[in-house]
Amino acid sequence: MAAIQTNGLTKRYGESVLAVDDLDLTVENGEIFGFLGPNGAGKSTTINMLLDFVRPTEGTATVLGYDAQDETGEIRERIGVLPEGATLYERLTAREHIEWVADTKDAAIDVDAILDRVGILEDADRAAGGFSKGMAQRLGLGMALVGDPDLLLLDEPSSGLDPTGIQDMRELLRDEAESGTTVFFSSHILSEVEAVCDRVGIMNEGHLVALDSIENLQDEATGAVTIDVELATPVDPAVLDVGSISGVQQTDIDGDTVTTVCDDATVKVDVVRHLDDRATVTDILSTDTSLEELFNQYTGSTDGDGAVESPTDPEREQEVTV
Ligand SMILES: Nc1ncnc2c1ncn2[C@@H]1O[C@H](COP(=O)(O)OP(=O)(O)OP(=O)(O)O)[C@@H](O)[C@H]1O
Repeated sequence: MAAIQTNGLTKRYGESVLAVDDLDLTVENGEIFGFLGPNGAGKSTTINMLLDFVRPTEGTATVLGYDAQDETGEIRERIGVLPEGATLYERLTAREHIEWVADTKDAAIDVDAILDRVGILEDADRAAGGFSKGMAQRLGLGMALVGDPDLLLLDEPSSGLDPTGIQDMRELLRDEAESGTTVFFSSHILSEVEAVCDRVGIMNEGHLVALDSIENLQDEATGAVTIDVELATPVDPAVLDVGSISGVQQTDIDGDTVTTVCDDATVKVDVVRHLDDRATVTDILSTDTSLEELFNQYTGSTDGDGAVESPTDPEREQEVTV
């Protein structure tokens, strides 16, 4: 049984907005799955359909084997959720928020342990009305952890967190996955996804345009790649004759270093072999296609501006009602 399965999941808003179009997605048990996409791609709408906050126009979804529309009680008991724009109660303390979630889930909990895990134990007895966005986000994460859920569904979990908070959150997600929890989270922060995810799904305009491990996506990536090859001594460019290799777009020779732009990753091996036949290769430097470049390829974004956002970008900070 998959942790999440959607079949033809579709959501239309009115006549003109097709927020999610015919989504078939399977998230396996125990994986950390990153759900990526630019603004308006359909990530939150998908999560909201999984949580039955929004009803699909067509299609079905199961969460932990339960129907997302008909078995919401069973699902809520077993999952931890950090929704977009999590609502906190101004007068309730952090401790009371955790206790409140524990009551609704009928879960036995160690409140201090949870608040400690999310780094706000010192603020346990402060009213949430005075919390910063980062503290509110940490509390929201703590609320999601109540009851040791089998699945964590997190919408932009890094929103509002400072770099330390983001690092803490990464470690927490890894720990959760190690203890068997499936983690599904949406994000704009590509480095975060790259750092923790087993697989990613990239949404664009309501469509799932890529679904794989980051490694496999990098292997399949198209587009130019650059390789630097260092030689034992400088060699006459005419002797090296790198331009004769099929798939080489451009070559720059600076002393003993040959920098070559190739049509795709497969050409890199030809370049190294060719150079090693004509000179002594002492070092090779090649960089994989970054997730950011992959993201741009799949979403058609030319510079990533619409997709790569700073964790502290105020526009991406979550509206937390306190
Ligand atoms: N309640 C709604 N009524 C009308 N249109 C909506 C509604 N909610 C979402 N949409 C539209 O559906 C599309 C998908 O939005 P969604 O919020 O799911 O995207 P997202 O990938 O989560 O984006 P973001 O990263 O900006 O949160 C967008 O065009 C959005 O304007």
